Amino acid sequence: MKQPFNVLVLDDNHDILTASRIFLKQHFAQVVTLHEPAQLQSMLGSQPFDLLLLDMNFSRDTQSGEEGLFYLKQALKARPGLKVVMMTAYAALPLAVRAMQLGAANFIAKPWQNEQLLEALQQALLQQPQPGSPGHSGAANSKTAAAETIPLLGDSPAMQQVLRTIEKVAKTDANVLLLGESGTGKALVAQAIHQASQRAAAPLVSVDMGSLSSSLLESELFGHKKGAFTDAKSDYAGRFVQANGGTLLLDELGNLPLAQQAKLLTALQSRTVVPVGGSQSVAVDIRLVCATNEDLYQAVAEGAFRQDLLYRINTVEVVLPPLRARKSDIAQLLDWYLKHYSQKYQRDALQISSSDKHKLQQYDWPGNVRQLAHAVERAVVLAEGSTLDFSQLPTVAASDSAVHTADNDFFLDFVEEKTIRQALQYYQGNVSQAAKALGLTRGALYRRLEKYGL
Ligand SMILES: Nc1ncnc2c1ncn2[C@@H]1O[C@H](COP(=O)(O)OP(=O)(O)OP(=O)(O)O)[C@@H](O)[C@H]1O
Repeated sequence: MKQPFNVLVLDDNHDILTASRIFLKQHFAQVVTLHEPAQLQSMLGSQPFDLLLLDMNFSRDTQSGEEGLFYLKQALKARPGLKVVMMTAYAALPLAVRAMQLGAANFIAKPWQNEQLLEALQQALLQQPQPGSPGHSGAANSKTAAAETIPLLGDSPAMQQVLRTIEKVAKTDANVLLLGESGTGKALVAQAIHQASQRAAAPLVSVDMGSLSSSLLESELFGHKKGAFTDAKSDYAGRFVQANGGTLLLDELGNLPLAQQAKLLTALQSRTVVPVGGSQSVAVDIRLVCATNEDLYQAVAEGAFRQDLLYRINTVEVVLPPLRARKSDIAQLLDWYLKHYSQKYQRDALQISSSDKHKLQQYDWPGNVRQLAHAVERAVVLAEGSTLDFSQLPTVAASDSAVHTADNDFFLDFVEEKTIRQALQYYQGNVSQAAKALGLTRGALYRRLEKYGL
């Protein structure tokens, strides 16, 4: 059965293009080949590609791979979140490392066996983008978030209040604005609202607004008609239409440029969208949830965010408190994630020492629940005995109960390097396995290997 992904192959060699098209068409929904790298950007703008297979060298007299790296950067800028697999006839690790550092998802040396190519592409598609990495987006790959099964935990009064609000708001179609620091659970709350609503059977489509370039924004959100711009080869239904009947989560809304805010406001007011290049408006029935870790009120005061848009989206506002403000939730979160990851990695009878537990409850968790979940996952993966080792966290490693400040970044680097060394040792130098265990993409691990000279 064909996989539902659209693949673009860019190479200056016609034989490679023909061979890859014939082979990949058997496995993927759509395969488009491109001979001219100058057309890459417009091609990416015209269709929602999931995967780019990109040659490293376009001029026959160079083996440096610089051109490939240039087009890699261009592709990720045009389509953040795109999975890019680099191919080169001059397989060289340093080049692979550089490509991964720049956000490539995988690497394959020419000439390849068809099966190797397929495996490289499938591995790339399975990769989760790292927050903050060049390939991270969630925008172009807007996803239905219903697959997550993590419950929204928290017995603290602050979280109980949040849960009560969610329960009430879920039954209505009111617009919801989720505010809170990164990692506090805004996406999880959006999911909980969707799942508890009448719209649960329809999709929850999430769009990372911060990573959409202004040229792509309109087409991505509202869709486009075939021929609307160069290389718009087919009609494209935007995210509003994809979310029809369900919930649309506009994430990182605070990063939206003013010009785009006006267009978004118009769509929200009319509840219709006009695809780029189209003349007819299309009615959409969505519940809108917006999320941001920016202070939108401050942004309004500074003229960076439209007040009318803020009032349109904030019918109900939910503020997710940082974990340091609800430390009584930490014990429950530690227990749940310990069980969750013990099952996932099939590790029985693991426990957290009572002194570590105490320190973890005092810790400020600057990365909030996401950081806590990652810390437990790492500790489970790297556990040697039955008691978890949290020495990668400064609060546990240090004799006093340290908190994260700019001053101990150096110390964090130290423990990060130590953890990476341990993981590589444990997996006998296998970078893919070590990266998986550390919760990093291979690209992110390569970046750190370079940083620490490992
Ligand atoms: N209350 C919670 N209970 C259980 N897990 C949680 C909770 N809040 C957050 N998490 C965990 O933390 C991770 C990060 O949460 P989420 O992505 O919802 O945060 P966010 O506020 O949207 O972050 P960002 O602003 O960086 O996108 C989730 O994958 C989930 O595992």
